[in-house]
Amino acid sequence: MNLSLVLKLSRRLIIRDDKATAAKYISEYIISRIKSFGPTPQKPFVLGLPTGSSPEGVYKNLVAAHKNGEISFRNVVTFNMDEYVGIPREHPESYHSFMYHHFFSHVDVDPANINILNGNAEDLEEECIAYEEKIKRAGGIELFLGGIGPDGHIAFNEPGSSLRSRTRVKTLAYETIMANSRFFGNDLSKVPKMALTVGVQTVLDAREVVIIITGAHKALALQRCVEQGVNHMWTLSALQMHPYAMCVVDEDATLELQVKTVKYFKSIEQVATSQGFGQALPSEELVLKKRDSVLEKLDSPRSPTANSFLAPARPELVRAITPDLVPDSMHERLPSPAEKSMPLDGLEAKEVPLLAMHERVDSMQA
Ligand SMILES: O=P(O)(O)OC[C@H]1O[C@](O)(CO)[C@@H](O)[C@@H]1O
Repeated sequence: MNLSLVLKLSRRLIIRDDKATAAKYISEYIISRIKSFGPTPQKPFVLGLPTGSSPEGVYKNLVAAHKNGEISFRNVVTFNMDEYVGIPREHPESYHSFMYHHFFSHVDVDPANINILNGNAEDLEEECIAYEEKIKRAGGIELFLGGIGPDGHIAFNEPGSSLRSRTRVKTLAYETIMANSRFFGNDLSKVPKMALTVGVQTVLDAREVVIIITGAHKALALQRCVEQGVNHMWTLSALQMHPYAMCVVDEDATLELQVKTVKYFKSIEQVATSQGFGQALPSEELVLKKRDSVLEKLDSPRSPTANSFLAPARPELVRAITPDLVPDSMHERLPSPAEKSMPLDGLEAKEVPLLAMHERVDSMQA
């Protein structure tokens, strides 16, 4: 049995002491994923990326690892989650500026491989359609790293967004505008009210999704998304439907979770580690290869299961065809008064004498 696959499916919440250790976990994870993928110019690693204060530590660590010669981004293609509409690309708070400042300017990523939505495109809808198409042509996103807002939104998919949504223009919720005002001198009037964002379905389409959630102000969102059902008012909750989704959080973000939830996720991580299993995702090629070999075995004439889906194992057990029902009227099915008085060959219902409990026991023993 491929245990790493089984563990990956269940181990979805990684809890670390603080923001720094959560960021360390994620950056090490991304590095190991890129390395084991072994990207080439023909088959690059496609990485989805977020902005915001939560992933800053991750970028810092990735840059440091690159500078130490530990990792190259030469054959990595990136797609950012979102971008504001209406502020110049050079604005210090645009997501373009953020990404170059924190990451792209410090690593060897090929500028031609960087994709960020253009919030100043003449035709914003066309820009969004083209973005989805570019993702598809790049072979789909292998790993989407994301952050969330305090209202549980993923990318800029605000509460009420369709869980099937794709890249589009989005009006930002008041809560998000408030949260982001800290980057605009706390002046609400300066915060963009619209953005371009990948959709929830765009994120769900990625082969793997990793979300960083830190701070007590995100605790309610985490609780809603982990302990409650899938709900468009907390769009992160859609990840419950993703086979390879993982949230890496700090202790503060777990404040609203039940103690047993926290213990459960901590214990399965401990057990997995003690058994020598990490988070390693099996490569897609390996999974396809295994599936092919299973199909080959099933189709082999020597296989005891060959054609078992087509032919019944025991032909004598083939179910008889249900005879046609003869339509009649309901009252005809009821027994006639004459039939009712017919003897039931000893099966007539007998009057059960009413006895107290002890009497019944006594009569059974007698
Ligand atoms: O990490 P922070 O600063 O809380 O910001 C997270 C924000 O960034 C985003 O990822 C937007 O890109 C949103 O999901 C969220 O609003």
